[in-house]
This record gives sequence, C-alpha cells and structure tokens, in this order.
Amino acid sequence: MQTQLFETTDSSNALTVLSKDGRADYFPSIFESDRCAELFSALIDSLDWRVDQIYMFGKLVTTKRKVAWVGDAGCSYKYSGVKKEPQPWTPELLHIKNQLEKISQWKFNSCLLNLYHDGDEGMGWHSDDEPELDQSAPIASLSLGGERKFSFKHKTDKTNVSLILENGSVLLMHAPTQQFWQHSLVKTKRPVAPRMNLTFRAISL
Ligand SMILES: O=C(O)CCC(=O)C(=O)O
Ligand SMILES: [Fe+2]
Repeated sequence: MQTQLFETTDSSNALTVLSKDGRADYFPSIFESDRCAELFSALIDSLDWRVDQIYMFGKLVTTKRKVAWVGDAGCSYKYSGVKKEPQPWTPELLHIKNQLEKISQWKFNSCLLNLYHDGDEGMGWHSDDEPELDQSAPIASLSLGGERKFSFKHKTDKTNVSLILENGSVLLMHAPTQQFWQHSLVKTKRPVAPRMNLTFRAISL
C-alpha cells in the first residue's frame, strides 16, 4: 500500500508523518540553500569519508556510498557487524548539532554521515535500533543536496509512507518509531544531484 500522509502540527511548519507506533516530524527548510551548499562543501573537505561495508544476503559487500562516523570520544558504533570509531567534531558539525538540538529538545553525541553520489546509491530497508543507541531518543536527519524519496514500512502491517527529503530539510524520528518501522532511501533512475545525509544520534555511554 502506497500512501502519503501529512498533517500540519504547529507554527514551526513541521509536518507529521506516521499515524501510529511512533512519529516523525518533517521540517522542510531548516537551512537555506546557500548555507546548504557551504555546509556540503565544508563537510566534504573536513571529514574522512570511507566506503561502507555491509552484510547483504550473508556476504560482506562494499558500498559506493561513502560514510563518515563522528562523535564524542568513546562513541563507537557497531552495525552490520562492523565496529566504527568516531572522528572528532568539526565546527560546522557542532553548529548543525546545536540547531538540531534546539529543534528536538534533545542532546546528541554522535552523527552518521552518508554521501550518495547519484540515484544509483541508496540505503535498503532497516531500522536504526542498534543496542548502543538510547532507545528513548529521537534521531534527527538533515538532508543536503539532491532531493530523494525516503520511505517508511511498518514491520507488521507493511503500511508504506513516503516523502521527499528536500535540501536543507530535517526529519525527526521519535521513539518508538525504530521499533515498529523500517525505512529506506530509495534508488532512482532519474538524474539527481549528489546528496549528503546527517543523522544525529544519542549513544548510551
Ligand atoms: O539518507 C537518508 O536519508 C537515510 C539514512 C539512514 O537511514 C541512516 O543513516 O540510517
Ligand atoms: Fe536509518
């Protein structure tokens, strides 16, 4: 079932996505486009980007998508069987973190950055429910660059909710969304500009 569900919540222009078993708030334009371009290029230059390794059908495969894991000292993170140690925060990332903490009223101590060069790169169905994440915390996701379709799928009734993540937008996924829903960044044949996504997370230390 394909649905598109939006409901305006408050004066912040947030749209609420998902009608049960969690909640996600979409903020269309947290950073304006000139600022997004500046941030995109500063983050490309200042971080150490690596290809990712994930298990797919029991095989370790290397992605074309690049990732960077950033966080406070001690915020190591294990997913798809691979443990990552964090890079230190940069001034731009601390600035973004600060903005997202105001919006979400939560403190984050780590950030996963993904770089999708074109529409051939995406991210398959998963939940961000690793044991080291604070299960009560939201995940705040900032998008920079080309617009891409993002979908949620309910784990039991398979309801599908999709939205377009625009340049400079923030998607705030509140607990217990990860427990009940999977999400994916959908690949596309359309030509799309490179896109960077930053997910700010709270790791329990
Ligand atoms: O690129 C996106 O919007 C999603 C990224 C994501 O789901 C993740 O990093 O866990
Ligand atoms: Fe995710």
